[in-house]
Amino acid sequence: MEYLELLLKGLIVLFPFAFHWMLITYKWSFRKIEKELIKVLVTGAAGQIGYAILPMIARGVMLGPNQPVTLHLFDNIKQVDEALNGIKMELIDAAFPLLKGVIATTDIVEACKDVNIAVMLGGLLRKEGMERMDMMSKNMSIYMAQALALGKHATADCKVLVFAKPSNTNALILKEFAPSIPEKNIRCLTRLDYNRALNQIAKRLKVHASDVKNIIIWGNHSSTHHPDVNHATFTTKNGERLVREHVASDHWLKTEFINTVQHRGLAINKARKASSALSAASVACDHICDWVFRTPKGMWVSMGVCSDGSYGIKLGLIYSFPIKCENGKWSIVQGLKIDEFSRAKMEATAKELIEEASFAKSCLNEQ
Ligand SMILES: NC(=O)c1ccc[n+]([C@@H]2O[C@H](COP(=O)([O-])OP(=O)(O)OC[C@H]3O[C@@H](n4cnc5c(N)ncnc54)[C@H](O)[C@@H]3O)[C@@H](O)[C@H]2O)c1
Ligand SMILES: O=C(O)C[C@H](O)C(=O)O
Repeated sequence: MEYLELLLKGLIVLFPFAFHWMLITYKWSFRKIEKELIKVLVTGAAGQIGYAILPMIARGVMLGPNQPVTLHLFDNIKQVDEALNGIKMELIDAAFPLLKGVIATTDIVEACKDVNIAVMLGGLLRKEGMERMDMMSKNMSIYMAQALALGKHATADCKVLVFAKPSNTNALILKEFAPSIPEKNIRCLTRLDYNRALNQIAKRLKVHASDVKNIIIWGNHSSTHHPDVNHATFTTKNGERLVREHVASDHWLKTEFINTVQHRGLAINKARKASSALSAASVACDHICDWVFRTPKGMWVSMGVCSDGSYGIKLGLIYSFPIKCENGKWSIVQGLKIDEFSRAKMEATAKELIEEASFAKSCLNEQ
């Protein structure tokens, strides 16, 4: 009887503490599933890649199926104002569970406010008869202005992915004019070239692209980039095999393969009368997903990043390298053997980037 009384008294004293503890654990368990909102800016959002990528981001393809997002849509041309609003209405109508808000604006400051990720599609496409240098100089002033706004208004660790061509050099300008954003966070997209190369090899070996890995895209996202298969492997029933040995044609690898990958964008443009959008949007999600989470074990991908001098590439150039990622951090894969053929191609594409950079500098000095 005495024991029972003691137990009862004990329970009465302990109950408020136990109840409080239960409340705290309950709240914590909710915090764990409710991830912090990520704000994603898409510039040039009224364009064709914008239209393809926005629903992918809202559906969790880029940042995972549990990640709530707010989308910031930016485009700068007056007549697109209405189009932007139309896209906003569509995004709302689709009722994506992860989409917590949409801002559609032609004001770059509002667009950049507190964004965590910036996907830079906005820019002028080269029209028929337009000089490449003309297109480059116009895009350079666009990137300078947007870099200033991003540097001032985005979050300090904002991750930036530049699409718009010339993408490596636009990223370089962004790096120069947004010094508050860590240079490690400024990238350009060469994943499309990488995935195209995987597919050409897969077709030749009669396997699926997902069985092939570790191709390298070196350099510029232009027709000078170099798809290198010297370290690439593919999966067979009997384990991993070297692509180069099984293709068994150096001639094909040095001619048709490289040429097809380098000019795939042009071929799509001819066929569609518009540049690639569906594939570009999809691989941009692959790029950011790998960057934020990780590249699978034993595998690398290609990304245009700021050169740290690896493989003899000029320091500071935005150049495509083999990259591994883990938990938001990335590194250039080191120590890969480079043959004479690849070395010459790597230098040629670096030379083009150096020329673009000095052209950019001269354009900016004139302003
Ligand atoms: N790196 C790659 O792998 C890759 C692949 C495909 C396309 N691209 C490039 O991506 C870019 C976008 O392609 P797209 O097919 O969506 O082009 P698009 O012409 O359909 O869209 C571009 C959008 O940018 C907008 N824009 C123009 N000037 C702007 C500015 N100052 N600020 C903000 N927005 C501006 C336009 O109004 C338009 O809506 C192009 O430069 C294209 O060449 C790159
Ligand atoms: O926009 C383009 O000119 C083509 C694009 O860069 C591509 O590689 O598909």
